Amino acid sequence: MKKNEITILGAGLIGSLMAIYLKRHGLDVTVYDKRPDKRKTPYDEGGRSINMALSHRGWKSLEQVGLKDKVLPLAIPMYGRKIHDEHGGTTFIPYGTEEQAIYSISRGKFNQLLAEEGERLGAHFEFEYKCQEVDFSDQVISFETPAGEKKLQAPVIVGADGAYSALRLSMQKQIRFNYKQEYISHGYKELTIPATKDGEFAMDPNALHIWPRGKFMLIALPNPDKSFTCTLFLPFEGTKVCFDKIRDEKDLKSVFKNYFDDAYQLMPKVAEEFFKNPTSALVNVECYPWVQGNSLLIGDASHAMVPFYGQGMNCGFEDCFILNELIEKLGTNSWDLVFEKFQKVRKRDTDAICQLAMENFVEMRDSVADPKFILRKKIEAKLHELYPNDWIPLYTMVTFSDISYSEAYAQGKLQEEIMDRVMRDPLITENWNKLDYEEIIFQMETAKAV
Ligand SMILES: NC(=O)C1=CN([C@@H]2O[C@H](COP(=O)(O)OP(=O)(O)OC[C@H]3O[C@@H](n4cnc5c(N)ncnc54)[C@H](OP(=O)(O)O)[C@@H]3O)[C@@H](O)[C@H]2O)C=CC1
Ligand SMILES: Nc1ccccc1C(=O)C[C@H](N)C(=O)O
Repeated sequence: MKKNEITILGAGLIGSLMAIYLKRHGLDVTVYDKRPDKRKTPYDEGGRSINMALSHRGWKSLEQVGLKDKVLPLAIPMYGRKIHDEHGGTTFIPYGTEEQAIYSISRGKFNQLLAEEGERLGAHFEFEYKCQEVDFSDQVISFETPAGEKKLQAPVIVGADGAYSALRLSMQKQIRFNYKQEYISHGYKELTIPATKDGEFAMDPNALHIWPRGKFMLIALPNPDKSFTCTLFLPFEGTKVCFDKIRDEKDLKSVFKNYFDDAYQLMPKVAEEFFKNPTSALVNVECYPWVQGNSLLIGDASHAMVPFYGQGMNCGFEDCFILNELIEKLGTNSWDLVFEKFQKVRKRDTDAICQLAMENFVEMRDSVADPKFILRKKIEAKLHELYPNDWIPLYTMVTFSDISYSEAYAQGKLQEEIMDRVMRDPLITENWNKLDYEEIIFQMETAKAV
């Protein structure tokens, strides 16, 4: 078996970027995907897209493979959250410093760009190859193809075949494989705010728009064609406002007029889209080990997270970055060693970001509407400005740095406790400018030392 022959399952964002990295090592790379080749058989994403937010970890990997400049024109910077209240008022909450932004990008063209770059470097892409299972005793993959079942021996397999990974399913049948899957109570629906009649953005394009309504929310992210992709997150059932209770246009109008009226005015096709597009579920998947012989899971296949931190893709790109580092260090002769090291260093970080993604849902749909939350963000920004190395807000650590997710999580929890104490002062709204910031940093240092 030739160890320089790598088989990647899944030509999504992560599989395609991994193909680019591996080609840069001169390896023989073939990527198999169950979808048809979009260039030959155009298809839409079926009304289930959520725009992604490209941030530091994603850019870092793209820059390393020389793609940053090609991706930039597809991406729109969002410098903060624009919060829409129930009366049509808005508040802007910056994500970080004035220049720091996350970048809205939609999956289709971006994915195509990565796959084409992989091809240009010499990776082979085979479409309409659906992996059915992998037999680890002789590393044989069974595919379903339009021409019938095909079997292929693959010395090294990287499974980037997404949240419902077939490679992972085959691993689940092995002994001592841990697996945890959780569907949250909410689902989502894709909707659109089109460009205005004059061909302009209907709202500020440089913000991520949120209509936080406690148990549910609507969000909107800008696109280069001056539309916004909106995502409505509602419980499936059991609450006053839920998908189950929106049965016809009258129900829909009542929900939108009551809770999202300013957005509703900008959505001429909301009813058509709502009843045409599917209601999709949101799942968190954690598993271990990610390695079976010479096969490895990466991206959503190993850690599918809910979308609320906008880190799924960034985390998957960072998987590729770290795997590449290990290949550079350990070479391409012992894949089992590279894979083993990878899962050991990476697992705690992906667990941390899966957890943070869950927690960010509450922040987005509820906390952002609270003036105390906005004040808290201001105080943390001030602390960061005064003591840039001693206090880094959690959002900044996750989004604008490469501090490991697990370290960010631990540090974030310490900071949260201290901020809870600061915010307990009943006069904080009046007094926040006079806070003893040095004392807060001292408390932080003490907490860290314990
Ligand atoms: N915004 C969005 O709507 C979406 C965003 N993402 C983002 O991308 C990030 C990482 O994605 P990634 O890990 O690349 O996963 P993806 O789901 O993006 O990509 C996996 C690819 O593998 C294909 N695939 C699935 N099963 C098989 C199989 N049995 N055999 C061959 N191919 C298969 C999928 O097709 P198919 O898609 O048809 O199953 C898809 O093309 C996510 O964390 C998320 O942030 C991912 C999905 C949707
Ligand atoms: N892309 C997304 C898709 C769905 C839900 C959230 C996002 C975000 O990016 C949220 C952003 N990081 C925030 O915290 O405001």
